[in-house]
Amino acid sequence: MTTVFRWGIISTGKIAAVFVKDLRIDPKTRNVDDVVHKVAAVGSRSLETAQQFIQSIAEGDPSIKAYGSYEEVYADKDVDGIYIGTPHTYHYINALDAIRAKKHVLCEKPVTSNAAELRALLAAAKQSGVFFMEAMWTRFQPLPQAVIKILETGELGNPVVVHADLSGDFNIQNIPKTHRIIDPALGGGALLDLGPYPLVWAIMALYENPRNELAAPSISASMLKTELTGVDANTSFTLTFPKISAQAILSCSINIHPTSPGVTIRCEKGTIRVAVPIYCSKSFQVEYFGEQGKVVRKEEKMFDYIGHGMHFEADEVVRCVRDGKAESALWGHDKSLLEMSLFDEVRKQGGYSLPPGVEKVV
Ligand SMILES: NC(=O)C1=CN([C@@H]2O[C@H](COP(=O)(O)OP(=O)(O)OC[C@H]3O[C@@H](n4cnc5c(N)ncnc54)[C@H](OP(=O)(O)O)[C@@H]3O)[C@@H](O)[C@H]2O)C=CC1
Ligand SMILES: O=C1OC[C@@H](O)[C@H](O)[C@H]1O
Repeated sequence: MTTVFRWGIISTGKIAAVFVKDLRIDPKTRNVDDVVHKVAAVGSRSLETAQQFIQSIAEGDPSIKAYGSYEEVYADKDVDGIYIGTPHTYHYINALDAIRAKKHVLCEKPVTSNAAELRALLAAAKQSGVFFMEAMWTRFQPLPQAVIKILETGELGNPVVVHADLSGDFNIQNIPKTHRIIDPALGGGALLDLGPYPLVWAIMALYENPRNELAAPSISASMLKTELTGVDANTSFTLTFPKISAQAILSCSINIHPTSPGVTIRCEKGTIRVAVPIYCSKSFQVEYFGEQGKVVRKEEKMFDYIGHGMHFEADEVVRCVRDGKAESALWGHDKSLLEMSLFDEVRKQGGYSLPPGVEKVV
């Protein structure tokens, strides 16, 4: 049976456009027959912007309602679930409003500004009886699933060290100080914007390892802040998982181009290298060791699919809602909570406080 899910889109920025384009791909062309996504409404702070967005991103589809406020989308009875693509520091209030209107929610990463905001949202979602998920799209793509499968076979032995980095040159010297990537009021900086991706690889390779029994790692972090606005331009953090004797060495930067491989998973009997961009990589290599760590076999795996890759997380939302689940088994509330708790600790160790009033729950 096919489930039709009616999405309300909150905001009209860059990533909302990518998400809407992926939703509009005919599911049959990607061999999906149990889920149909319908973009039912788009809400912006300006009606004209919402209308322009529908015109340019959705070919002016007359069935999509344009609203000049987010509240009207939450109130629309023809909307089943809300996608939130606003800047980080608005996620909490936007998600709370959607949840209180009893809508299911898929909220962009990082899911909130801190762990306290997320705890409040999870309590509200439970009270409203709605599904809630952070839009950690990487977790649902075919390549990471294949990497996890290889790790699970045990052929490479235990993972010992994970290196992961996500960097991007945002030309920070020449962009307005109000750009979300460097504005502290919008949660600017490398950690909150890019940090979720090296972290998701550490979570997949180490935290999810059955021997780890979902034990939270300890953390040691360092942040280098830009004089421009005081946000972190470069952040590194090491996670230690004592139960499995493994570490993840993670980093992110907003003032340098990425380098490949973006992720290296070093195991006792081999190494996995994941090509950039690590949030939607299309290829990885596996090296198998013989005696003395000598490489005896190499494999390269390539992936391709229609669209940008955000439809995988959207499918997950619909299937979970259809099956009456409050959270996803792949990227559940525990993982978002771990992420936000670790980021709180990184910011504490790195001396990065958001401006007063930005964090709505502390
Ligand atoms: N999953 C992924 O691959 C990606 C995720 N992201 C995440 O998505 C979120 C948005 O990023 P991105 O799309 O690049 O951001 P943009 O700046 O392009 O868009 C943000 C949108 O949010 C709305 N908005 C509401 N309040 C504000 C405000 N005070 N200042 C600016 N915009 C506001 C605006 O829409 P309107 O005017 O219509 O109300 C705006 O267009 C971030 O949290 C980011 O981490 C970003 C890029 C990639
Ligand atoms: O999620 C993201 O992935 C790609 C980056 O360029 C972007 O800034 C970030 O928000």
